[in-house]
Parts: sequence; C-alpha cells; structure tokens
Amino acid sequence: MPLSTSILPSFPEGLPLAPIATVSYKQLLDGNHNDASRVLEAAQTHGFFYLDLQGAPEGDTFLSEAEQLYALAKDAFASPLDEKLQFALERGVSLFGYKPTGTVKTTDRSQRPDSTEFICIAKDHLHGVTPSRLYPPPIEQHRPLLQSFTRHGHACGMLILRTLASRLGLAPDAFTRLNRFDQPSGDHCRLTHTGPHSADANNVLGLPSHTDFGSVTVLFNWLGGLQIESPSSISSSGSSSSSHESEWLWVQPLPGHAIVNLGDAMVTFTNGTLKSAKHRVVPPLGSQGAADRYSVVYFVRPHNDVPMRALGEFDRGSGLAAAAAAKAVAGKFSAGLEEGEVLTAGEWMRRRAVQLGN
Ligand SMILES: O=C(O)CCC(=O)C(=O)O
Ligand SMILES: [Fe+2]
Repeated sequence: MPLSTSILPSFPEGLPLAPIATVSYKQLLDGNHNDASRVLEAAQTHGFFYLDLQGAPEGDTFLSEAEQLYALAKDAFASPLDEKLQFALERGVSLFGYKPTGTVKTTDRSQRPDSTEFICIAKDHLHGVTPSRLYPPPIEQHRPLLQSFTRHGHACGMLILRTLASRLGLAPDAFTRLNRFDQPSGDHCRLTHTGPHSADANNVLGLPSHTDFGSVTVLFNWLGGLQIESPSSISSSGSSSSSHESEWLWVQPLPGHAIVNLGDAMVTFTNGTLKSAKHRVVPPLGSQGAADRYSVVYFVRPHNDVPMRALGEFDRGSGLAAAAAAKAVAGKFSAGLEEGEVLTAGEWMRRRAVQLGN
C-alpha cells in the first residue's frame, strides 16, 4: 500500500488547491495527443502538473523506487548532525552532498530561514560519468537503488522533453540532446527532510520561494507543504508584482503520482515560451504539521557544455510576456557578463547554486 494512505496523517480539507492538470505516463508513452497537449498547456500556464505513473511498468517501478528512497531518507537523516556534516556539500565548489537547514537564500518578505536539510546525490557519481565523492553510509549502501531511480528519473524527464518538442513542432530531440545522461551535468537525486513544525510554524519556511534552475524536475512528496504561485498574482511583465503579496496555492500529494515542473533552463531555451513556476514549501497544516516531512526529487539539468541561449527556432521571440520572462531568467545569471556573452550550463548551474545556497 502506498505510504500516503497507510501511515501518514491526511492532507487537511478546505485549503486553496492549485488547479493543475493530471497527465498519464502510460498515455504519453503510447503517444496520446490529449495527454501530450496537457503537458504543453501546463508548461505554459501553471508550470506544474501531476504525472500519474500507474499502469506502465517503468512508471510503477519508478514509483516503488521513490517509496524505497523515502525509507532511505528517513534512515539517512536520522544520523547525528556532526556525522551528516562530514559529508557536507561545498558551496561554490560542488552541488553534491549534505546541506544542513538554514543555508538557502531567504526570499520572502519576513526573511524566514529554511528548515529543510538535503542530501544531493549526483547522477554522474552514481554512473561513473565523473569520479565520485563519498556520501553518508546509508546512501553508499544503496547505490543500486539510486542508480535505478536516477535512470528512471532521467527517462521520465526525456519523455516530457520529447513530448514538449513535438507539441511545439520541433525535432523530437530538440531538448533531449541538451540533457544527455552520459555527459557530465548537474543532474541529481535530492532527498529532503523537514522536521515537525508545530512549535515554530511562524518563524520558519520549509523552503523559501524559488524556481528550479534545470530543465525538468520530477518530485515525490507525501505530506502537504508545497505551494505554487498562482498565475493570477503574476503581472503581465512576467514577474511577481512587488506591490502585493503573491497568492499561494497548495499542491496536494496524490498517491501514485509524481509532481513535475520545468526549470529556468527551459525558459531560456524557448525564449520564455515555457515557464518555470515559483514554488515554496511551508509548514504542513493540521496533524501533518507534527510529522517529519520527506521528499524525493530528480533534477534533469542540461549537460555542462551546453550553451545557455535560446534555440534557433525561438530566436525571433515569442511575444512580450514570454520575452519578459526570458529576460527575468537571464537577469539571474548576468552579473559580470559582457553583452552577448553566453554561459555554459555548467557555469550557469554553479552561479545559481552559489546564489541560492544549494
Ligand atoms: O519538497 C518539496 O515538495 C519541494 C522541494 C523543492 O522545491 C526543491 O527541492 O527544489
Ligand atoms: Fe524546487
């Protein structure tokens, strides 16, 4: 039985939910046009959708691996802090390893620090694309599970990217060729843990609001807390208005489903035609607030030597709002760059990781 219906407190009723679409992995594999269209529509509106993984063998396996990683996360985060810190990631040097709470850049008005710890495990380290670092013992003991999960995560991302390319009238490999599994990249599996929040719920955020910076994120979570910014609270210039607070909508975890969103790289490749939505994690409400929250994520990122610029097909722009969105993303990376200078994906990811602290 899936975790969420067996041992975890249920998602509270009456919260404003994000009206995001559901797409079937099996239908995408079978080439169903309706599901493919929903992926494109989601990528242009909310930037998020549910992916129903049930009913396709690869999807079912991926799902079961995510649940096994939930158990692994529980085990790995249970170690004392000083042991976990022996495997800490080195900000600005490597994105991979253990990140303690309180190190992510604060972005909300009240500047609440993050209360989430991560273990980020590189696809390259698991698959011998580059030499590995040492990870905490529970991770090292489960390399085969992580190898399989990262293969499935990447394959899932490639299915989404092929679907988007074909719905946009591009060559089927227009995006997948920028995200190769066998090339060094920032792809990784992230395990996250946020402790029970009940006592200090007003003083911390699980994760401050952010956009992901790669191509595709495939997320599994089991408790509430994830919120996305409502498209109606974003001005036509593509950025959140500074004159009012954003409206945040809850994403309720659904058994059997992953939550998929696009990152900033896809905004850049498509000149703003596709969207990377802002999201954050707040303390879960109701009885869920007293539980430990874990999530399991696969981040697909362009491989390191990909130039971070719009594909030729999008050179001539795609409307004002799209151009503004692309410019907003470019602004996050532009410090110290010459006019027209293009970063490689490796440098792009490094800059963003330094800025955000993860
Ligand atoms: O834990 C979650 O639900 C979201 C995590 C997330 O947004 C991230 O790790 O970038
Ligand atoms: Fe995220």
